[in-house]
Amino acid sequence: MNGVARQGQRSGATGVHHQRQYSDNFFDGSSNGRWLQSAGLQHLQTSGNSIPPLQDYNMYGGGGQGTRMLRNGQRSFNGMNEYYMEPSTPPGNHRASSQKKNAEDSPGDFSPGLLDLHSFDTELIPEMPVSNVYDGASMYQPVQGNSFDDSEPYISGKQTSRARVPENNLLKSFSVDKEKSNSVAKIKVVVRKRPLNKKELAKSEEDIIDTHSNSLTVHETKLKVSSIVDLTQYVEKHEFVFDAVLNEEVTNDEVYHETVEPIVPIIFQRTKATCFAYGQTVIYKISLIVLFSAFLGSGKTYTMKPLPLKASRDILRLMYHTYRNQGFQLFVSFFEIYGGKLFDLLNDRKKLCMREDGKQQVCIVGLQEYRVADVETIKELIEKGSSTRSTGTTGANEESSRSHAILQLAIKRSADGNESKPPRLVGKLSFIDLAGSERGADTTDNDKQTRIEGAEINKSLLALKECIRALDNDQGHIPFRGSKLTEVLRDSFVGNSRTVMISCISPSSGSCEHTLNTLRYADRVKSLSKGNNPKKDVLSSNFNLKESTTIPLSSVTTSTFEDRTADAWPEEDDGDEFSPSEEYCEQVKPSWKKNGKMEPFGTTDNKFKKPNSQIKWKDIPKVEPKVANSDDDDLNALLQEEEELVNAHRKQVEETMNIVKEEMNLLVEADQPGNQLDDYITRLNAILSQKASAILQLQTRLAHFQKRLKDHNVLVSSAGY
Ligand SMILES: Nc1ncnc2c1ncn2[C@@H]1O[C@H](COP(=O)(O)OP(=O)(O)OP(=O)(O)O)[C@@H](O)[C@H]1O
Repeated sequence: MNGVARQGQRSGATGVHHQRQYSDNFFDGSSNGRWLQSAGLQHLQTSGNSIPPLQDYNMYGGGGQGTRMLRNGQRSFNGMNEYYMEPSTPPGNHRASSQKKNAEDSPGDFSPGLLDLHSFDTELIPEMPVSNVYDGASMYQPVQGNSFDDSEPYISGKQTSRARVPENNLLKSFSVDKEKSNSVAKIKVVVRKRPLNKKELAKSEEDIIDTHSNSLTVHETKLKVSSIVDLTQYVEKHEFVFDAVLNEEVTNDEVYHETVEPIVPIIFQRTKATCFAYGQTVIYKISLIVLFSAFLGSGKTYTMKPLPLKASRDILRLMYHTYRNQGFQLFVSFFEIYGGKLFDLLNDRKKLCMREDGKQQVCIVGLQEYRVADVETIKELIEKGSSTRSTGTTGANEESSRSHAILQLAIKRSADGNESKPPRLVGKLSFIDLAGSERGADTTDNDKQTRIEGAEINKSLLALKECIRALDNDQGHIPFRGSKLTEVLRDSFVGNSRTVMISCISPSSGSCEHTLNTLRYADRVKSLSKGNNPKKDVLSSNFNLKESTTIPLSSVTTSTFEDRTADAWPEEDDGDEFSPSEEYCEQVKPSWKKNGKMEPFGTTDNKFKKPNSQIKWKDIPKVEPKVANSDDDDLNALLQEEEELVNAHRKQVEETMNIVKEEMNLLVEADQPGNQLDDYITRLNAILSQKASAILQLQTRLAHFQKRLKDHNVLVSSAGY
């Protein structure tokens, strides 16, 4: 499936790239473009809840903004005439019960409020006949009217003969071997290369990426300046190895099969999984007259868009087949993080706030969560959220690539299978369409707002990387506070979790720098994780990362669902399930931690120890002044000053040595997973200021001494003034 179908050759000796054409380029057209299809939502009948009030959290109650949608023409279940799609109401919504009865009478009356990620919901949902479950066949048609015609992919009419993923692949494999699903790697890094599109081909841009099964090579063309008039082109090769590399022929079905499908079954076994796409975004530049796209997107949205639907389809299949009558319920929420703030994409982009309760559970106050029973409804919700995302701020399409969009599919179940009790979170699958990576790099833009956004994106991408690395290293401390994004995803980083990162790259020579940045980010996430070779960027193609990541990890729960249901539901879902042994923690501790806590960076008063420098007075070349026309007092004063200067110099050397030690400690810490970027920056700033101030002091003293020598007509043989 990873064979590259292309014509033409690359000359290895000279490094000259020949123009290549895709002779068999294929894409399945499923879900062309963004998550931005017309919303066109049909309204569904809502049902309310009967939930005990919880006044403390009823901050946003009574807003009357709740989305109530009524969709006609659906089947009847248990006396209900329609399917319903309802926001999970907050505890504290007193009107919930009456709303349930009078749902049709007061369509706009639903109050958003607190959504605890382990929220309560007492709705009963009818058993869904299997025949009604969406079959996935009609959803992924190409969308007409893509905003950017020029970015259409180059598509040949020919389809590959590669086998499609069988419709019931997941169900079959899951029924046959549940344990297999527990061998899903804790972190999986997959790269997807998109095809060159028409615009890139028209500009004669080349495909500079060769893919293999789990590795790829980027051929970067560089210029060597041989002489003033002679610029020689050469090609630098960058090789990377990941868990899987998906080339331009790979369909969205296959992407799903490789990434999310394996983790769907374990969501039912109390796993929190996160899937995110990372890569270059489209960048717009303004020329004198037109706004044009200088770089095209790498395919994040194209890749991410179909995944939640495909996952929902499989989740519902499991709910209605394997776990039939076991009381599982599926909930959807969709929100975005823009400029460090949260907005509900399923509730008119209402601003949300995040809270941590006493048990350190993250609550997104006001977020609406919809209980869903069919894929069609989920599709509508996604479309609604996507259109809200893209038009929510300035209406510019571009805005969407500056925000992180998070779509969550939560599986809940009532305690003891009794649906009259509030359901508790069992597992969760979060899909994140990350802001474009080079939005973060664009911090040199003139626009202050863009720079602020860029800094925020940088912060969240760094924090995300650190959390994933800490996660894979079984690090006790997960630095989720590093950014809003990671804070929100906190419960996805504790306990039994899985992460799939899909790095999307453009094949085009014009995007080479961005592509390398994306791959280095992915490589950093992957290569520093547990059990992997810490070598980065250029890896031996013999080194197969896949082997190291498909081994079941000790943290993977081995008990089956039946095992779990035999237990009473514990009060807490998170954190307590995975606790590495003390012995293990000791082993993975960096050595400086084992030997005790690193000393805090102190003040200059107490941090410098007694001089133990090997530098002796006689080692320092002593300046022999040639004195002329000066009396003894002047001479003594000068000698005194000289001594003071040399002493100050010695002290400064000693301080420098201590500072260097501090710096080395800081660097060691910075390389550890879980380091706090803020702390690193603060301490580095303090160190640099201290060095700068010490140098300045010495320079001032030296200048003063030089002036004194000059004033006294003292000639110093080695002085260069
Ligand atoms: N694997 C692929 N096969 C075919 N076409 C693709 C593929 N990946 C992306 N495309 C096309 O490339 C264009 C850019 O993709 P997409 O919008 O997903 O990029 P993006 O990274 O999400 O950009 P942005 O951050 O600006 O939203 C779209 O027209 C999309 O249809």
